[in-house]
Amino acid sequence: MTITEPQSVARFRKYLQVKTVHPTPDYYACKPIVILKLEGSDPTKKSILLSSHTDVVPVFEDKWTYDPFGAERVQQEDGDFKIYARGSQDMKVSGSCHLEALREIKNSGVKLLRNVYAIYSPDEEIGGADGVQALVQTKEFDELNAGFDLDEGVPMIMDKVCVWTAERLLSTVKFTAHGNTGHGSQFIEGTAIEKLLPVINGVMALRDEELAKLKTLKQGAQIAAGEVTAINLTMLEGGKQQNVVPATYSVTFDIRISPKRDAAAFRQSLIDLAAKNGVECEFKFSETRNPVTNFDTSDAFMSVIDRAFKKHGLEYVQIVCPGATDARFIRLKGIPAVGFCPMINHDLLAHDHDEYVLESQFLNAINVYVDIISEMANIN
Ligand SMILES: CSCC[C@H](NC=O)C(=O)O
Ligand SMILES: [Zn+2]
Ligand SMILES: [Zn+2]
Repeated sequence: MTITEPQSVARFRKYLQVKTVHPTPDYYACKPIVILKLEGSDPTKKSILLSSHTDVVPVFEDKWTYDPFGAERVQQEDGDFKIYARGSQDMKVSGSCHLEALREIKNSGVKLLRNVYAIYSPDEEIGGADGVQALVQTKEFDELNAGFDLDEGVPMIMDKVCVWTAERLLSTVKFTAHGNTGHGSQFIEGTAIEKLLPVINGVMALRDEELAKLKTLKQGAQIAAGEVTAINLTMLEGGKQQNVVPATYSVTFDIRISPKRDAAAFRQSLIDLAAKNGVECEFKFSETRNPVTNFDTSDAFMSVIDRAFKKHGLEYVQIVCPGATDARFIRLKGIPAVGFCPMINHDLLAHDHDEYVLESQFLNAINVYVDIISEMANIN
């Protein structure tokens, strides 16, 4: 086990110390968007993208054992080190692996065939409108002539890498009801909350159905989650004072529509439910297309991943990502995108307190990326 800190780890820690944390991320310290290029000998061939986001979610500082932006390197009993920081898993570890792998390849003096680009972008955690969604609409992005994208993944608790080839469609919905108001001591009829309750119950019934479906799937929730549509009531708003019947009441649901479902039809059923109860219905994200990348090992790019994982003793399973990542914007451009993090048997602490990465796993992941990038960029 290395005691002296490897330079790659020192650079990783420096990146973790940049406070790219919402709601006021310091993007200027790490630049709003960065695209690094490793030039290939035949730039006319389609390029390889290594995509990562630089922003991180907020912390509950008092719940952390170490400073979430200190990136402390803490030695464990077995000699390995934990690097503690917000974003260490989600997803500065991947961005750092991309960077270190490119550095290694460059320093080896080997010239690859295809161009490889590492893209560092902002705002993934808040929907990506000013990040990758905007980036893919530029001519600069088209000029990258991308043929394949390696995108976001998370360390796995189990002994298999999850390869995300699709994701659920983000479909936040807000229902708002208006009704009669008056003194809290009276039986006011036609109130906002009376209109809203059947809508809430209807959506919660859908939730029960999906949860029941999930429980019948055998693979376990971590793998199977993306097969069903997740629904959670996340905000309930209304009321100004205890003795005034509220004129307006609203409820927000975080909904993730599985690619196994027709998103447009699902949204229509919510619109109908709202209309039936005289309630307004507003979707926060308008996208209804949800492309899936086919992971087929007869495809040259996919087979590289398959071989590299085998070489490094990593079993993998192809699944639907339960959350939303920037890979969706790349897929919408018709570019195949797969998300993974080649780290297994590791705690999963994305968005959690005391997020950390094991140094040995970080160093190993760099080697996996060196192999994948070198082989992919040499496909003729
Ligand atoms: C409002 S966009 C949210 C994107 C986020 N992505 C990762 O956690 C997610 O909740 O899936
Ligand atoms: Zn992320
Ligand atoms: Zn995240």
